[in-house]
Amino acid sequence: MIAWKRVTNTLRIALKCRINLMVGYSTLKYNMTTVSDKTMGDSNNKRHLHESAPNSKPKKPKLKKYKAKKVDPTAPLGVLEFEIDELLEEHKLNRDLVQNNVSAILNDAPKLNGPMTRSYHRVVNNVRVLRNTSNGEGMALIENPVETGKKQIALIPFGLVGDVVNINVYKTHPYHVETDLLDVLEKSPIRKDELITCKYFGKCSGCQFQFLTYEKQLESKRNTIINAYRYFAPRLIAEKLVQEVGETIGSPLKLGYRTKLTPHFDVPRRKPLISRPPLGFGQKGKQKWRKDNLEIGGTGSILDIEECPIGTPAINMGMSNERQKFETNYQNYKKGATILLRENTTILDRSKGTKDQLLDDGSKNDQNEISFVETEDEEKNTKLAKTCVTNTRQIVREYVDGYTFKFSAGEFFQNNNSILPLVTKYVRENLQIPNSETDAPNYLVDAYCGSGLFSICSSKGVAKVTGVEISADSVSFAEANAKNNGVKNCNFIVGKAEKLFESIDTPNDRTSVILDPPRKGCDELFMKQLSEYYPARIVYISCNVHSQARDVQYFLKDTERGKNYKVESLRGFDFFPQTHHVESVCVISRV
Ligand SMILES: C[S@@+](CC[C@H](N)C(=O)[O-])C[C@H]1O[C@@H](n2cnc3c(N)ncnc32)[C@H](O)[C@@H]1O
Repeated sequence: MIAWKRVTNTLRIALKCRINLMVGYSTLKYNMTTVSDKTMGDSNNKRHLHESAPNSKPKKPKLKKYKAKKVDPTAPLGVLEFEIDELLEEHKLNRDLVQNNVSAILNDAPKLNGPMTRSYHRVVNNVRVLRNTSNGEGMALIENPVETGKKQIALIPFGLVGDVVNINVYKTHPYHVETDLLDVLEKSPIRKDELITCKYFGKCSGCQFQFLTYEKQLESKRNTIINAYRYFAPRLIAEKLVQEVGETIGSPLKLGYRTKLTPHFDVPRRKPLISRPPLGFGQKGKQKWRKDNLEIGGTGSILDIEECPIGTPAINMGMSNERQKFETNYQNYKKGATILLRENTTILDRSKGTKDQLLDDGSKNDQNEISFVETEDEEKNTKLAKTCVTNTRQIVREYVDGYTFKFSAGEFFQNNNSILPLVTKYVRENLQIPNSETDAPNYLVDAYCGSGLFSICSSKGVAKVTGVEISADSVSFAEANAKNNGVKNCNFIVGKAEKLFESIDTPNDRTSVILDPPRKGCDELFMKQLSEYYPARIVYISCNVHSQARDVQYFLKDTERGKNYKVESLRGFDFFPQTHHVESVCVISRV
């Protein structure tokens, strides 16, 4: 027994020496394949020596392979590929010249702090930001640290085109590296740090644009739309079928507009909670550039957030109440969770006390009273009370264009009430079929109708509206909303959008269609059937302009009747000020 122990100890020492030697060798040589093969081989052999029978041959070590995840090209990582290619073209480089040896890092030993990892993951100073991605991150070219003559593409959160910065590279992908912004040495002419209103900005993953003037924010969103059509609808651009992208329409409220927030917290597995975990939003890397907020919100992956300036006052009240509650009940949680904060609006009778009119449940303060904020709708001379709902099943109310909408707090509804009257008016006007014969009725189809927002707001002046929606719950609300608002010409179908074409009976020449799909966009089957139906006009609203551009190109170029249509107008609406997100509205009409 003692003898065997001695043998294993000798082997262990010998092995340790060899690993050290290999590490030294790899640091000096910088030959990534060789280095990773050998270092990995040794660490694996160590395992074999213990596990294998004395006479069996050591197995050939298995190298870890980088497995690229399949991404939807219209999702942020897919869009990044286009942005990388464009940057390379501008700088006369090709993909080979910016490729990182990811497998060398994967097979580095020791895993987290091996020589290869240390070479790649380092601080780089004096980096000029060359452009911004549609996600708002800066893009720069830096030297490859292990292969002379090669470069790397660095993504720099909170870096602005024209900034000169210091960064820390902490994650490597085949064609880009992720970094943290450490210092801004030279400011971009568009950087206006004095505009930052939030103490968490620069750490929180929610906002990217607080240091831009609002004009610049809108301009940046217009560029995102222009680029999205260049990337995903190149044939439309080449044939000049998309002529111009209009100015982005701003949000009346630039802060305090978000009617829904979802702070969350994590609970470590199998460890009792000894203190309250941070409750808030995800931290974007580990920034150091804002020296005044380094400690604020903590350093974990979730920031502890007390207040969010883009949330409405009622939502922030709810956040404060729920945080207080969490202070005393966090130990009841075995797993992490998300807290829903959704604004609820009550129209008040001025002759009665506000508290007596709050019919629905809402987030309560430490006196066990529902917190509320009173506001005035000056246009309609109405007094409103805003409360915050936390139960996903509770019914909440919003007022848009003089209509009341009820829906389950956990279901989809647009998150910026202040911009909705502008959007619904724009949609309504663009659905109008021109040159209508005086008495001929017009019709409307609302695909992906949710709880009936666009159907109801566009129902005046048309004979019939047909809405289709996959969520049966939302359809029940759409029906109830139409009824409660005295709208009699709407009917709603539960099912996938294409189900519409089974039952549609309105004359296509007199029918306009609203499309407002989820981020992934419409599918080809739906687009084909839409083209066969051949409506007079289409207004396509989207929170992902990249999938919208793809769908619009498919519709115009690849469906049978697509050639009979043109893009009449295209522009963004700023549903989400201070963030990189943009809502895009594309109006398609017959040629
Ligand atoms: C972006 S929301 C728009 C809702 C509505 N237009 C509004 O503004 O409130 C997209 C809606 O499409 C619905 N949806 C998702 N996939 C669908 C499908 N294949 N067919 C029909 N509706 C779908 C979702 O349930 C969601 O309500």
